[in-house]
Amino acid sequence: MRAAVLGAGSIGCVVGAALSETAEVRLIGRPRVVDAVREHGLRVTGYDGSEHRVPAGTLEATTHAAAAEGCDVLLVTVKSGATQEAVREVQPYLRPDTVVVSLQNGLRNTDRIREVLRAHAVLAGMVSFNVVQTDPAVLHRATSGEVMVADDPAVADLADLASRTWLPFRTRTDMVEVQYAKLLLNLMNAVVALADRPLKECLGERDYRRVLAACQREALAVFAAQGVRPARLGPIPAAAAARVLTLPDALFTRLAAAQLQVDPNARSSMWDDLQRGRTTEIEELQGAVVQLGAEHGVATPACARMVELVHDAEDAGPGRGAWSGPGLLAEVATGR
Ligand SMILES: NC(=O)C1=CN([C@@H]2O[C@H](COP(=O)(O)OP(=O)(O)OC[C@H]3O[C@@H](n4cnc5c(N)ncnc54)[C@H](OP(=O)(O)O)[C@@H]3O)[C@@H](O)[C@H]2O)C=CC1
Ligand SMILES: CC(C)(CO)C(=O)C(=O)O
Repeated sequence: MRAAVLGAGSIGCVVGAALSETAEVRLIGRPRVVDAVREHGLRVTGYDGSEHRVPAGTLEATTHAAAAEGCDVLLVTVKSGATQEAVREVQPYLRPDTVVVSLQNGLRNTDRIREVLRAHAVLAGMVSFNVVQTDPAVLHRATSGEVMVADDPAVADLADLASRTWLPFRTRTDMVEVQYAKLLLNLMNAVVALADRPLKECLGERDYRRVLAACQREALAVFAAQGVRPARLGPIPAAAAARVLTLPDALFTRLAAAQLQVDPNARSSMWDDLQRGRTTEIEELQGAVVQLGAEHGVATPACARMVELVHDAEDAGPGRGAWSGPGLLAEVATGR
């Protein structure tokens, strides 16, 4: 199998590195990463002490969209805002039967891809672990988690090849519900980004968790109005998570350990974006909750305030201030 990875960044490099064990992989990305991969190969470390190396030359890394030519599968791993431009660039090189899989966060990327690649099979995937790019070609999986893809004959070969690597893909028949459940988790991205602190520290402070819980409660109300029941991704059901988040620190930490392993390096992809002065995916996360809330007549003040604060942080650029837990909680005004 020949797989092209569109967006050689944190997720693209980790998934590409694993898949290169059983498939021919072509990474399409920017010069900063492409040059480093060509020179050094890839190194992927893990929260569990694991280390996987891909020697230079094992996989092709290029800035050229033409590398998508003849690929069986295209994995889309650019940030949401870059999706349509990126797929337009590779479109002329795709075979009609190339299957496209989005491994991005948010609810709207498969539709965005379909708008451009009308004739292709476009399927949803989901990555539930956090990746920190410690160097352009050195990636660290900083939390536990897995890759999920739609249970579809079009990606059966891909899932089979991935299952023989150190990063198996789990197939799911309920990818829509999985994406909604992931959105609930991703509401933490903005908290980490605004706090400018590691995920573990934010999860360890009840006020940051209360901010997340307020956003999750709104999202759950919106999803219910829409008739979607988020999938269960771990031992704690999605609907119970918001309650668990507001427990005292010691109790929460004990329960959370069963759900997720988080090392001190873990942050969020939105934190990466703010650090690098890039536009974030906030409109895909709290922004999507606000938009759906407006459609269904469900109030979403906490999510709306988080959207404003993240946009303020984007405008302020690197060097902006960091939000404390009590400060952020006062902003979203949950009072709980
Ligand atoms: N990072 C994480 O831990 C996780 C991320 N995700 C999701 O995965 C998706 C990817 O995130 P992540 O890996 O962090 O993103 P990154 O920004 O690390 O990687 C994307 C890369 O693609 C590049 N790129 C953008 N447009 C093009 C293009 N047209 N051609 C070639 N390269 C391009 C970007 O360059 P440039 O920025 O210079 O444009 C960037 O280097 C997002 O939706 C994110 O939410 C999901 C789970 C965890
Ligand atoms: C941290 C994680 C895994 C969940 O919020 C994520 O999806 C991200 O960083 O974008």
